[in-house]
Amino acid sequence: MFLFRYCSERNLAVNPQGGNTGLVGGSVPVFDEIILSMALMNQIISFNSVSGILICQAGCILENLSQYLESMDFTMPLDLGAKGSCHIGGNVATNAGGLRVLRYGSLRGTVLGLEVVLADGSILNCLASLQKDNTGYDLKQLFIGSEGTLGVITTVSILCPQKPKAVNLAFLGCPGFSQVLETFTTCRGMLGEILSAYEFMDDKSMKLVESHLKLSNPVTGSPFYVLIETSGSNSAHDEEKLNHFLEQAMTSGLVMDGTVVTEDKRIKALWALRERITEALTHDGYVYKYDISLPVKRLYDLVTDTRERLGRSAKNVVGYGHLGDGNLHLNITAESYSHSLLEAIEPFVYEWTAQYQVSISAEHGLGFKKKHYIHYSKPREAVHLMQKFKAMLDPKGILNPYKTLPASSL
Ligand SMILES: O=C(O)CC[C@@H](O)C(=O)O
Ligand SMILES: [Zn+2]
Repeated sequence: MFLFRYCSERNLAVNPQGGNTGLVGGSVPVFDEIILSMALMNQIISFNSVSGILICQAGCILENLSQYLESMDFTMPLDLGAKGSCHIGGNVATNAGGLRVLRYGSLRGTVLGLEVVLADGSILNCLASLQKDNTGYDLKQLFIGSEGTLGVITTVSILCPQKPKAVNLAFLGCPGFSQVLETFTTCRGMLGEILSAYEFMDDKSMKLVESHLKLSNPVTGSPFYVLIETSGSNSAHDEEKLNHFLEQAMTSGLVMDGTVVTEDKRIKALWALRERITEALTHDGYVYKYDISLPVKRLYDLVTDTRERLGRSAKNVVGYGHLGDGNLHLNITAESYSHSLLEAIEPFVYEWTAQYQVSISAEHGLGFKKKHYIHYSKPREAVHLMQKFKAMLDPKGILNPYKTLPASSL
């Protein structure tokens, strides 16, 4: 690509930018980087309705891709709150997780191929449309989740599932976190192959959505809420299974109250209660954000311990997330940024998590904000090898500098 040859020759740094919806500062320049907007690379190149393989440019907006596929009875294997503005290229560059990982797995499995522009301007064509390919190293994996630090993704080939014919969404209130966990094991057992999402929210996060966004919670009065989605091919069969599960969950006291919806419009409205928590938080003040992978049994302990530690110095300490994937979103709000509050939170949160073998960035990446904490999740040798890859692929350090990795001591 001409631009990269030009920048490489002149030592100009480049900050690739998709929808700019990231939460760790990976898509924003730090000093004097040139912003490379991918927005005009927004063409769908092909879709094969037999294989379900979509090939498109990096700047396609996720929601546009979903709508395009839905008109052909297919769907994207990923969905997230920022779908209206995030780009597929950014999703792949950050290995974005979202709401469908439980059903379709991560992008590391569904992305079949990539075209990438390297720092010297050469084009690496790994744009396979094959589900099986064991010829040599799987180079595309290096770029998935590398946050634009090793190359710029320009085209994506992705395996898309058929659109489920029957979707149900249950919004339930649980009396405690242990019931949230037991409800999860029960529904995994009873719903089996039709379970497609299991999300949890605490009461405080729901209160923020109600007060700041004026959305109404149909099931008030519980300390925890769960969203359970089923996606299958036979509505009568799926409803029967869901009803059996709900009966069991209610009679055994796992669930206090709940509602089930099947119409598209009502499903979207219920999902909004979960998807728009991030937006509600931004209306609550300055937000300290943490995105942790933890053993599910300990998931909420981090929220309780942080709340107790911070006491009245924080405005709200809330926990919610992709429980089905063991992923907690811990968010702390304050009226405004306070350095002493930050010092009370960090490294406490990272040290707390280091007791378990966890990830300090489950799905948001490290970007600019979290790069110095990589050592809490990766051994020194691994970080060192990452720095070597970076030096090899981007010897001048012009690709999204100051992101993802701490400066190399090589
Ligand atoms: O704002 C957050 O902490 C989480 C954002 C996103 O990953 C979500 O699951 O809603
Ligand atoms: Zn998330």
